[in-house]
Amino acid sequence: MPPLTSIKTSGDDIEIVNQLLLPHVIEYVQIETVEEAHDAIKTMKIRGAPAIASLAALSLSSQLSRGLKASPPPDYLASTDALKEHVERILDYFFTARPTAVNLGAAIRRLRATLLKSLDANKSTRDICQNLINEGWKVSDEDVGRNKEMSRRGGEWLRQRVREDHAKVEVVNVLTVCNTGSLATSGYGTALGLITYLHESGKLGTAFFTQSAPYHQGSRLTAMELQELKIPSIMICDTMVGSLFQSHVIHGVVVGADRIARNGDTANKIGTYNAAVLAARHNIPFIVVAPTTTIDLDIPDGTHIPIEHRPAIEACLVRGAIYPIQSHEDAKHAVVMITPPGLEGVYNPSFDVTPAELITAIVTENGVAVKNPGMRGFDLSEIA
Ligand SMILES: CSC[C@H]1O[C@H](OP(=O)(O)O)[C@H](O)[C@@H]1O
Repeated sequence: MPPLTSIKTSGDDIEIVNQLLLPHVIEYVQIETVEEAHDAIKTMKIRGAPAIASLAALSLSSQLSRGLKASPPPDYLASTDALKEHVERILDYFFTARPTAVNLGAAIRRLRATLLKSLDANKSTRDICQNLINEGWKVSDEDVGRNKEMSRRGGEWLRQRVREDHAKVEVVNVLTVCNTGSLATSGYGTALGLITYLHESGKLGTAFFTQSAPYHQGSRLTAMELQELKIPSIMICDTMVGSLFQSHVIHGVVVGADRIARNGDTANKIGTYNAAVLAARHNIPFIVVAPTTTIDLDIPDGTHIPIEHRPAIEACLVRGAIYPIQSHEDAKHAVVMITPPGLEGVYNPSFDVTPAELITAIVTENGVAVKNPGMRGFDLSEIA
């Protein structure tokens, strides 16, 4: 079976696989409106920094494309002022879906720039819509090629680094956190793309991955993708990273990112910082793999990255993140005593920030950045 895709399109129709149900149920749901797209992002039916940016962009393109074919035409086509107000309201609305991943914000800024540029050029409302439709499609279409390029660059860098550190090693063992494959992007993936590249090159030993509780991106999504790709893999619980490093030869830790600050501090799935501290303790290279749209040059360091805190209940359920809990019967699936509908006393940040000093290399489609000797931070200007 080919790798699952996060988003499927046919003309103006958009479907996403409901990732809350994977791997037990593969169910594609129609995304008919921007409201449904926003809900899918916020409730994590779709997740992954690049994938949520693609869905937001495609959803706007789909709505505007349908509007151009509608009869009578929608009110927002009556004037450029009406169209500007309509599009900017949608872009502002998408911005509220999830705060940490900057790719969504980058896509929104890109579409807003397309709108303003078209307005400045005195384009007709129909031409402005067509420009936005085209740009929205490009946001999604660019992702796969970009992922393959960064995966190749990162894979070759890691192979060279391993040759330097371990003279006779032919294949490398890596650990990854969360899910960064086709389900988190428009295809191929970022950190999981690098792992796929190594496997396709015959240079991968074993890919270890963490369960990534509480949403379980690892045990539910990465496990599924690695099995579909026939990549040798071993799952570990989040608490086992230190034991793994003590008992196995791991040549690199390879993770994705949701936002990278100007100095290289990186926000990624909760548990990434733990793995970085342990990798430093064991002298294991720690590599971040992400598209340039993940780099936020507007913030100097990781203290400025907003960290999303998810609903407490999501950290309390044995099964995926399906809720709300509406009865005591439902509550039997919870790992703690729940008094529906609410819950106090749970700390559930969805991301953490790994300081640049713990990161060995940052890989984008433009290249690989390493820190200058003696520097705690990165100069990302060459790869941003
Ligand atoms: C391609 S990187 C995706 C990035 O997004 C994930 O977070 P979430 O599943 O909550 O959207 C995780 O941080 C991954 O590294």
